[in-house]
Amino acid sequence: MKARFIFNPHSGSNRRNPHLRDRAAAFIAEHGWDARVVDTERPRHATELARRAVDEGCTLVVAIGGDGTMNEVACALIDTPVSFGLIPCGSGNGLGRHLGIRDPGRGAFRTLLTGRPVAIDTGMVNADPFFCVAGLGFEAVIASRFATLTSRGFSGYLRTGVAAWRSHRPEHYTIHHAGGRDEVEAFTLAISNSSQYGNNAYIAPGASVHDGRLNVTAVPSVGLHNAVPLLWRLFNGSLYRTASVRRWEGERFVIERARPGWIHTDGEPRAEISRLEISVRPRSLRIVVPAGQAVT
Ligand SMILES: Nc1ncnc2c1ncn2[C@@H]1O[C@H](COP(=O)(O)OP(=O)(O)OP(=O)(O)O)[C@@H](O)[C@H]1O
Repeated sequence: MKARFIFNPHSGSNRRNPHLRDRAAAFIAEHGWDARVVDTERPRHATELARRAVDEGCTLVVAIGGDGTMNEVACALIDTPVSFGLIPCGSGNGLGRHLGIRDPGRGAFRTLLTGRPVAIDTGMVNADPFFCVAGLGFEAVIASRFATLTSRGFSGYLRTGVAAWRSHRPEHYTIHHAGGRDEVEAFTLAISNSSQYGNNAYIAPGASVHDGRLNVTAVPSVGLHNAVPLLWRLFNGSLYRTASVRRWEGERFVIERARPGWIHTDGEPRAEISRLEISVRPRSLRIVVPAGQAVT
């Protein structure tokens, strides 16, 4: 097997405990693969490293990191025959959790040996691909603040979320979809390929990563009166039972807002824009999932 492992020393707890780099090297030696581990040195470097691996004839490129690293590596593998492997060890790990690749230890490495490739969809926001969730509003503000933290993990999301919640106000959006146009006030607006943000927070319960469709979810104003029930439903996978939460499903959307603002793709902040053209590239990424795992 000719492979490349791309390790992000900045993801999740890798900074404090970079043992997964050594574990990957030991795995390569144990199985006699023609492979090596390379570290990312800066944001977006993983895409360059993955492109190089493809050019050099690797048939498998593995991301060791969170959803941001996953996104950067996967961007280089869209519409190629190269398989994508994931050792999820970030702060949220939304795609890994959706696909049943949970354990950054033995389980995820075993999947590289015994798993099967599944072709999943790529979502596009203008020119930026995403595989898990993209979004606007509160979640994009969190992504922009979280990107500046040196200490990461779930507690980092929690602290950032509580601080941003106090000052964030719902925004007005126009959503163009196949059935027409809707105007919404949303606290946060998510465009999902997979079902969750990460940490089992299900923003689009029931979403499928290979149905050629995306889910847009608008969460209304979140205040003291409804924050707890909304959070409970988010983590319980029943958000769509909240009457005030609106959703659309389809292949194409255009989302407009009055002023440019942050967006995020897979938890990473991107350019501040006011018009988003959203589309999907069906079954464009081959990702290795556990052999017995049913993939929705
Ligand atoms: N050497 C580096 N130094 C600083 N940042 C880096 C480096 N290499 C990559 N990055 C950036 O680290 C960021 C975070 O990575 P990643 O998303 O994998 O971890 P996470 O945010 O902890 O997890 P999750 O996305 O699952 O919440 C990405 O924006 C990536 O571009």
